[in-house]
Amino acid sequence: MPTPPTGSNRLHQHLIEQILFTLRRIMGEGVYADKAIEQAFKFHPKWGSRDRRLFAESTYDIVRWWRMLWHLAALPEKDYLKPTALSDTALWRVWGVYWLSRGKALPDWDVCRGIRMLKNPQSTPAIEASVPDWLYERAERELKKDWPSILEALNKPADVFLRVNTLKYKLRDLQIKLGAEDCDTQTVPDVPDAIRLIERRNVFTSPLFKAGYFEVQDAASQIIAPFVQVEPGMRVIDACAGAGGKTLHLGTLMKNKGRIIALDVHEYKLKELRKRATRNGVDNIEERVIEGSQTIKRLIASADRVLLDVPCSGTGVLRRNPDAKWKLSDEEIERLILLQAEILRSHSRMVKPGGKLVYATCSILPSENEKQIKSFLAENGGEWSLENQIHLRPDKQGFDGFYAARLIRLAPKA
Ligand SMILES: C[S@@+](CC[C@H](N)C(=O)[O-])C[C@H]1O[C@@H](n2cnc3c(N)ncnc32)[C@H](O)[C@@H]1O
Repeated sequence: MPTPPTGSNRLHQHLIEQILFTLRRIMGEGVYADKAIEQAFKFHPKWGSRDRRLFAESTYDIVRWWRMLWHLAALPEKDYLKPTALSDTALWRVWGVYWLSRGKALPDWDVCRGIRMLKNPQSTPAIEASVPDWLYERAERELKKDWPSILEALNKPADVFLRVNTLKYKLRDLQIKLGAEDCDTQTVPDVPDAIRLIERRNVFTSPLFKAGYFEVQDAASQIIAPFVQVEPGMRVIDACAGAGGKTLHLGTLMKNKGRIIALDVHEYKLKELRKRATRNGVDNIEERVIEGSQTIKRLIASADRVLLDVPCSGTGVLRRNPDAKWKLSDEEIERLILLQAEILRSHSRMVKPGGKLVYATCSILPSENEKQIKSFLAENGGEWSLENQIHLRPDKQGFDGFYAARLIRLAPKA
């Protein structure tokens, strides 16, 4: 069930109308939830912190619990993902039952008249956990007895973690400076550069962020770069670098010594990486757009370490991106599995003999994780050996769900 609200006694109809408008953009037009919320904030610069918090919390919570709320509002089950079913009346009913489910009384506005929650709702486990049937069935098939507790954890809002940029600052000093900005934090056992915010807040406006002293990065994601075992002076390829969350961390661990080649098929992501690298003071990264197989061929057997942070279902980060479960499909996961296998086959060739490859996903599904590595080793067993693999689970560590495997490319026998 949705989490209790933080401080909200007087409701303004205008604010709730903006929540409904944003829900229609997310659930009906496919806009990413974080983007839609950011755009609403830009459009309403006068909202105070209480309104912003109520707006963001309610929007995320309603998206997370969408299917269950739709059901409790007694709307037709088959329509819960149909954009054309998002009438004003349906949206008010969804919001109304959300509000009631939090133990709140509905305001006496005309639009709320007659809204009530279904009594004794006939339901299914997928409806109760607010996930699509296909995802429930797939995850149950793949994860078996582990699925219920993973699912429960995936339905809770995620904590905010920062990674201190150790090139510029010390973790303890950052905690003190943030504390002076009224932002209390705690350290995270076994994740040395991470701190957790005690209360969620927007840290992107902090001068400390603008000065490059920290990045916002989940603790599970912070475990991946150290797992690559880089050292200063190495030649490293981050082959699915995106906007560089892990590239920046690799550069920091390498103390700016050696070289990182950051590859991606999307130039706009690498441009964002460049901006972030400048802010972070990481200056050993070279970005290259993958324009075809030639880009990879030129780098064959050239790297001490290759990181493949492959495109995946993102089922490990549903706490953070609850809208993803409504946009994903079984077919899309099958397409991603083929792409991951292809990336493994092709991009692994960039590792030198004796070098190491890390394959990582933010998925909880074995078909994207250990099964991919198993088939890769079955095809290339003589050339590679599995050194270690880790599963990070939202229900175990309390971080996002991540998987990583580290393989060694064996030197050819003389
Ligand atoms: C999980 S995201 C990477 C996230 C990034 N490493 C980070 O830490 O912020 C996967 C990335 O793979 C990229 N990608 C998709 N197809 C690819 C391919 N064939 N080769 C390399 N990268 C690819 C996507 O554009 C996306 O940026």
